[in-house]
Order: sequence, then structure tokens, then C-alpha cells
Amino acid sequence: MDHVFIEGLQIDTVIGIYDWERRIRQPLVFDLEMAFDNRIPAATDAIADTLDYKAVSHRIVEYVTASEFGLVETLAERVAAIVIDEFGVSRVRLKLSKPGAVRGARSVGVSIERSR
Ligand SMILES: Nc1nc2c(c(=O)[nH]1)N=C([C@H](O)[C@@H](O)CO)CN2
Repeated sequence: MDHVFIEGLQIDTVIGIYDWERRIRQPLVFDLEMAFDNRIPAATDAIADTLDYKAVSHRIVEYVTASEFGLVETLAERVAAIVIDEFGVSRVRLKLSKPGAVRGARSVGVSIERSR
């Protein structure tokens, strides 16, 4: 199976369970791997036939920037649903990293895989 991927998409947002976290914006980093048959756009050389990683990235930035969830689990689930429902993706692997959230760790977060 082919994939289209987005790696290291950094977005600042309100995220966290503590009071101090509700008053600031923190960086999150998204990595996505989306199942897609790339043979058709490869044959036509047409952007309309692709899963357009720029369009997906812009939608995720729009959604995450406006979101205010407590848990990274909730946000990861919602973003995976957007990719599946709005872009017709059959399966998505999504890693959501919250760098700097735990002293001594480069990053923490969740990774999920969802399919329609
Ligand atoms: N599994 C999770 N654990 C924790 C989360 C989370 O969203 N999912 N969040 C926090 C705090 O918000 C933390 O990031 C603040 O440093 C703690 N554990």
C-alpha cells in the first residue's frame, strides 16, 4: 500500500490539563502517514488526483490552532477523524508529540492508527 505523509508539522495551541496550561499556547508536532493509491496521480501528473499534503496540512493547522482540548488523546482522535472524513483516507497513522512537556524527555505524546 502506498502512503502520503506529513512529518514534523508544528502547531501552537492551548493543550493540557493544568490551570497554567489553559493560559498559554504550547507547540505540538504532528506526523501523519495516510494510505493512498499513488498510481493514479503518477499516471496523470495531476494535483487533483492526489491526496494533497498541502491541503491536509492547512486543514490540520486551522483545526488545531482553534482547539482547546485537555488531553493529547482527544486532539489526536479528532484530527484522525478529519483526515478520514474530509479527505477520504481509508487508514491513517498519526503521532502527536508534545515536546518539552516532561522535564528530561525530548518529547511525549500518543500515536494512533484509525481506519474508516
Ligand atoms: N496520556 C497523557 N498523559 C498526560 C497528558 C495527556 O494529554 N495525555 N497531559 C498531561 C499534562 O497536560 C502535561 O502535558 C503537562 O506537562 C500529563 N499527562
